[in-house]
Amino acid sequence: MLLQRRPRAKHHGGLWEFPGGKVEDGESPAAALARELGEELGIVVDQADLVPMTFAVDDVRQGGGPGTGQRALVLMLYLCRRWQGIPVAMEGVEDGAALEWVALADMKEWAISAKMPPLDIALCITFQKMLLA
Ligand SMILES: Nc1nc2c([nH]c(=O)n2[C@@H]2O[C@H](COP(=O)(O)OP(=O)(O)OP(=O)(O)O)[C@@H](O)[C@H]2O)c(=O)[nH]1
Repeated sequence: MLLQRRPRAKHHGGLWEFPGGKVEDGESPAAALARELGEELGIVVDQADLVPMTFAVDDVRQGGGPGTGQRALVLMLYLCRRWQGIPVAMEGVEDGAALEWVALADMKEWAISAKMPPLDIALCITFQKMLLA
């Protein structure tokens, strides 16, 4: 599994997450992921090679609720086993961004000991359970 460390200056700065990002208006989730992987890792991914795995939801975000403009956050995890190019951190390297390959068997320990945002921890644990159960 490839994890990336967020630049220090960003929300959740310095924490390790799955590469990806927000879906833009008019975009499908798979198209958004393929675009983000190009921008963040410099690789070319065919949407047909993105397989949906699981998701994690934060529906009680701090300060959220009706009238606050805060919406629920859903993180979708896709498996990608084929791409063109070699992943490198393309953005925010001067501010601490980095990449690390982690073995599936080590993901749970990584989620607990390394610093990850809450939904990425949930994705790690669920995904490892799905594949190793
Ligand atoms: N990966 C992750 N992101 C989370 C969690 N909770 C949460 O509020 N977020 C926020 O959700 C957003 C994820 O989108 P992103 O990766 O495209 O964010 P970004 O700051 O790089 O934005 P940008 O690429 O639009 O500049 C970030 O603002 C991030 O801080 C979480 O548990 N995991």
